[in-house]
Amino acid sequence: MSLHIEAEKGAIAETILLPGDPLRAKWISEHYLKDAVCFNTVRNMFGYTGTYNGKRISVMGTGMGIPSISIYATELITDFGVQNLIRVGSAGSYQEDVKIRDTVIAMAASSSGINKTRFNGADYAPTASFELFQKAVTTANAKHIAIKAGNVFSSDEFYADDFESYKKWADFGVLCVEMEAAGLYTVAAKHNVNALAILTISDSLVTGERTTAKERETTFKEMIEIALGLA
Ligand SMILES: O=P(O)(O)O[C@H]1O[C@H](CO)[C@@H](O)[C@H]1O
Ligand SMILES: O=c1cc[nH]c(=O)[nH]1
Repeated sequence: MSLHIEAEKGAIAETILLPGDPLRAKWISEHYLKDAVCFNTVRNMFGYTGTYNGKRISVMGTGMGIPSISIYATELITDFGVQNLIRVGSAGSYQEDVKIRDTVIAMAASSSGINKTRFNGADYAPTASFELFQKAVTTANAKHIAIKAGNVFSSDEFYADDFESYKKWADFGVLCVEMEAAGLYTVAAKHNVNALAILTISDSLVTGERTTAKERETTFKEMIEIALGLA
């Protein structure tokens, strides 16, 4: 048991899927896991452990933003021995050729806030686990799922004061925006474990298209199937 996770020792698998939305965690558990058992309800941040294709795997919500995912990732690693942390999240596209429902794997994650403080104003470059990245690409290819991979922006705000500010990131090749990957990659690096963020495009800042809240909670099948293949 840790401060924010009530699970018993051993109740969480070495590999965990981490959606921001705890209801997406519940949905993934109900639709993909066999013999799933709920290990956390603290703050309604639902977490489950079951099996997928005979392999033990967990799934749990992280909440929104770097501070929230950093709390859960730290406790999962230090109190429960989790080794592979795989974010499965939604993201907003910054590029014309990154379209709604596309799957994006974050090779690196830029950020605006917490790492500047952590590294005394210098720029740390949070990067994906090469091992998980390579495995995810292999899994996607085997399942004939098209992916895009590159730099993403882990923003500290969902509603930017200046909407046009995204264009600067877009000009430098950043594929999309979400709010957690940079925090997850940094915490994983500190504790020498593996992390990867697989994202589905739910909105486009370029075209203004968006998916519904229900779709964000319950779909994104391709991203989830790649992530489950990493167990
Ligand atoms: O769909 P999730 O995983 O929550 O991810 C994205 O959605 C939230 C904003 O709506 C932020 O957490 C962002 O990173
Ligand atoms: O536009 C978006 C969509 C999902 N998540 C974000 O952080 N931004």
